[in-house]
Amino acid sequence: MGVQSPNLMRNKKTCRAIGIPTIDLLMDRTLVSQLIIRACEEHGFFKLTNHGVSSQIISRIEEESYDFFAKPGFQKQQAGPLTPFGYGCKSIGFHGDKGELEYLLLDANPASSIPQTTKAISNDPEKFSCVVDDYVQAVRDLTCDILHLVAEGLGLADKSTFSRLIDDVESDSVFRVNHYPPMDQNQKVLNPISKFQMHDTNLPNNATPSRVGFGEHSDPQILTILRSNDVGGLQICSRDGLWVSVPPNPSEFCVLVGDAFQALTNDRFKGVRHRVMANSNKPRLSMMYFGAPSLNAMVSPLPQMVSSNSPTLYKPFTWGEFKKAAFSLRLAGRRLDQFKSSQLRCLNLASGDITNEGLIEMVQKPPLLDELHLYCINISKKDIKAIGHSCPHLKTFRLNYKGNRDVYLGCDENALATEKTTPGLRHLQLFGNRVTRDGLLAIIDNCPHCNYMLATGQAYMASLMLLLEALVRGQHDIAMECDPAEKYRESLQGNIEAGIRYTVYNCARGSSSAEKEMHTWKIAQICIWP
Ligand SMILES: C=C1C[C@]23C[C@@]1(O)CC[C@H]2[C@@]12CC[C@H](O)[C@@](C)(C(=O)O1)[C@H]2[C@@H]3C(=O)O
Ligand SMILES: O=C(O)CCC(=O)C(=O)O
Ligand SMILES: [Fe+2]
Repeated sequence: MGVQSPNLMRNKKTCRAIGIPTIDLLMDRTLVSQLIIRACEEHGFFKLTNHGVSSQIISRIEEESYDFFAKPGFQKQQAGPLTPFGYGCKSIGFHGDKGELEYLLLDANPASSIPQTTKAISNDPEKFSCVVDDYVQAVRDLTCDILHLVAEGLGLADKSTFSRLIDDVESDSVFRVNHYPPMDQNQKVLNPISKFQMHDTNLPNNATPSRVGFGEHSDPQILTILRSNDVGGLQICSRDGLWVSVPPNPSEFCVLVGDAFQALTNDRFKGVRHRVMANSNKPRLSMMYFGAPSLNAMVSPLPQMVSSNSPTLYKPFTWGEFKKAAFSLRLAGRRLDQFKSSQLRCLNLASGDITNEGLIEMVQKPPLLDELHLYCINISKKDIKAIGHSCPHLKTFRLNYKGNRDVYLGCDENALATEKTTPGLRHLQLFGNRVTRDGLLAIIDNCPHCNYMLATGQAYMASLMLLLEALVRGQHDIAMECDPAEKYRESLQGNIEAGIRYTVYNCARGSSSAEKEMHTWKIAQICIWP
């Protein structure tokens, strides 16, 4: 029975110990699932021990890979160029990224037949395909187990929510074998002011990493299962931006959260940025299974990951769309940014040439909008309803006019229109409005969280006492600012005597807060303007 055993490493730059979560799959299932969730949230990375993939399956693919990379260059080139699968050397992707490695990129779709390139990879292509298939199948099963555990940990009713995506016969998963040739001793660069420390015992004491094997990036897919020989070089970027070297261990798997998982979980998990430094005098061999959905599967946030506290961060998009955009960027590109929904939270619009249709269209775009200020824009009850529907997160709504009391602005209509469509409303400001008792009561009855209301207007004052009654019933915690009316003070005083506590602000602008406070009322604050 194991426990989570963080490999404590020291980062030289900060002398801070950093723990890499290592999870033993033989531990209690509930615990494993909780540890996986925590690791995906905090690091986007963890190591797996007792993963259950047969060591025979692993050593067979490892042997085949060593055999291939030991071939002379011209023979290996016959398995290239990448179309999109095959052999690649030093060039990564199609946009000029370079690395000190050579690699094989293969289709990991369960339905794929022996590709043409396999014939150039091995003298026994059937055997090679079998060995690859066995390995891919084993790591795909492992990936599905992990994804089941994640669904359990997140409390999803359907435990195959994630695993089904990569188990799909049309899954776009990829298998890759990277070979980093050893570094010639003469190539070692001695750089005493390097920011990073390699956790590579094969390095001479005074050598610092200098040769980039695989540049910084995050993997675009859902989950990556990485296994390497005993040569280090992999580094992950911690949440505070420091590179952490991952000690190599051939009996373990490294699990990396990819961009697609970040989007599916609405950023609850973060794709881990990583890179490989190739400074060892021994060759590093690593094998990665990149679990991806089918090209037409949606990878935008699952509805279960979205709530009023965590509004959706991404527009709807398919894996195919994301892959296309991702592959059009260079390695280090911030790929998910293109799919982010607008982060705009507050919109301030004053009178202008905007039509009501234009206004509604505008407020529909930023899904996180929680504050809307409209000044001197005539809108109808219908428009307010449309705003409510378009802005589900609206918390503050200011609908202000110049205070011209001669203009009748259908204020009750407006107030009533907040009914049901803006249940999350907390602050409502209605300047220059003529809201009546009915209008105000509609708001407080239908917007249970509305605890701040700012209004001016005579009719509004007339309804003050009714409003107070509602407050007294304990429904709301409301702050109000309104025209002064001495006569209402008496009524308020009556309420104090009836045991209600309140604060009356004599809101002469500029007066000190000590002067403002006269009484304390448990439920409401009432601001009376001079
Ligand atoms: C520069 C690139 C190489 C890459 C495609 C990309 O445009 C950006 C992501 C890279 C990556 C990283 C994870 C996998 O190794 C990979 C096969 C993938 O799916 O995305 C590579 C791509 C590649 O080497 O072609
Ligand atoms: O080779 C490694 O260890 C990691 C390579 C990698 O990050 C990748 O191929 O995406
Ligand atoms: Fe990667």
